[in-house]
Amino acid sequence: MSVVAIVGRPNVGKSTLFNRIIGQRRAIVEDVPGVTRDRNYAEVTRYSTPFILIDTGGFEPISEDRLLVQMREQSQLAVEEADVILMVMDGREGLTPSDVEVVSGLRRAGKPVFYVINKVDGPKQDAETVDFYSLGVDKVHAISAEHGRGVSDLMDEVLAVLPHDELAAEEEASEVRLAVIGRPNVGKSSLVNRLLGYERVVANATAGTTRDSIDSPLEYNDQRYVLIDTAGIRRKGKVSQKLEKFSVVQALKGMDRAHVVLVVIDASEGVTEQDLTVAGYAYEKGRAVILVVNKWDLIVKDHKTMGQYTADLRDSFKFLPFAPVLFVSALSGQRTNRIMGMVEKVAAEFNRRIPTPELNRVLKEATISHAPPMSQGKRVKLFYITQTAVRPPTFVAFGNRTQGIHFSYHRYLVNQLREAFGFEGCPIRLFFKDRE
Ligand SMILES: Nc1nc2c(ncn2[C@@H]2O[C@H](COP(=O)(O)OP(=O)(O)OP(=O)(O)O)[C@@H](O)[C@H]2O)c(=O)[nH]1
Ligand SMILES: Nc1nc2c(ncn2[C@@H]2O[C@H](COP(=O)(O)OP(=O)(O)OP(=O)(O)O)[C@@H](O)[C@H]2O)c(=O)[nH]1
Repeated sequence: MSVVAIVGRPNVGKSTLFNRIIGQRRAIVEDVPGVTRDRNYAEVTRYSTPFILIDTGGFEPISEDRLLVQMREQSQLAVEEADVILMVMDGREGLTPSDVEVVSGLRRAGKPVFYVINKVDGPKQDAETVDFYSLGVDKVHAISAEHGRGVSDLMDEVLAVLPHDELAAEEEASEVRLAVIGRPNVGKSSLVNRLLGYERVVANATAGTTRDSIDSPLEYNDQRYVLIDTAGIRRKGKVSQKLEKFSVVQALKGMDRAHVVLVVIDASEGVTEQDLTVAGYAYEKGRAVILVVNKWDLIVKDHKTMGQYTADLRDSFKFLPFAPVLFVSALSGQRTNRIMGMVEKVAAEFNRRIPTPELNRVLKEATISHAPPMSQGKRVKLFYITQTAVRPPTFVAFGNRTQGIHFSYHRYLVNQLREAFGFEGCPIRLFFKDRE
């Protein structure tokens, strides 16, 4: 995410502009690299491009020459950390020597700088900005942070120069990676062939040999997917103990590159220790998971079988209560056409961002209906919550004495988030942080 920094002398209206840009509500960003605690920062999500806004203000009242030193440091930091700089000056006071000094420093930065003249509250004050052209800059922006005048025009121009996050854009445009994992012989290759719609030619391996996982591109509803098939253990003949182990390593490697993981289980064999191991790994890695029970055709069933099987599965995979379950037969093709639809849905959830106000509403309701625990005689307080990441959805709740929150309350809050927002197939990460 790009960073926009507000710099300028004390009292020019930096905080006012900061609040004006972020709107009423204020999302605290956690652990922004290089952003120190003493500066105010917020994630701004209400414009077309989200960005991080830093208010570099808050100097102690000090002598003029100390101030100049601080301002140099401040703008230096802004230059290093920010992608775009808003240099705020005071239209009422006019241009000051320290403004001139800072501007000359910023000019050498080679980053977009907007020269903002604040406190130009009405057309009458517009004349005051003329003075600032002596800085030799191409353009100055006259605004009133307090009244909002000129701010949206300024923001339009700021957004236009914000470098769009190349990595994020690429990731966004690029494919969803789907790993198909499971023990040897559960039917991974057969499933992959079903999903691809054709028989992929598998290199003819001899007993005991392995190959790397195979990536196959696939398109579904205009979205590109890559199927990572971790099959690769010879399937003819006996599968030795050693090969079983190796298949775990293969599965782990495949999952490392995946967004969504299909954990394939052989219906006729049930859940094994190894299935739990690989699924547990997928969970720890924060991957989205779908449980696929294959070879469903081999099961003699009545109307209760699927329900019973699901219950047993839930019991085994206690840590994956959010994972959808599909019963399929790669052999006959029964219900295999539902797999990609489910993958699409889960991948969307995996990438979903919840606006902070909605999260705060859920947190508020949750803490009202079930208060946080006491910690050393005092009630733990939770004030606000924000989503800090996707893939997997990750949240940080800010409060007091949060170290007093234990597993059960943590789980309660995760469940409340899940109830409110779904996140089917996705693990939810929730962290607590004490507000300073
Ligand atoms: N008339 C007018 N006053 C403003 C405007 N913006 C801010 N102010 C006032 O200017 C004073 C300083 O505003 P702040 O936003 O606290 O200034 P700051 O640059 O963040 O100050 P520091 O935190 O000391 O760096 C406050 O009294 C504001 O009400 C504006 O657009 N017009
Ligand atoms: N009855 C039945 N047999 C299946 C089904 N899916 C796969 N099989 C059979 O199970 C065997 C193993 O299938 P594969 O697709 O090769 O399994 P795999 O998981 O890729 O195996 P490895 O490559 O050893 O990891 C083959 O004989 C398949 O024909 C199914 O849905 N029903």
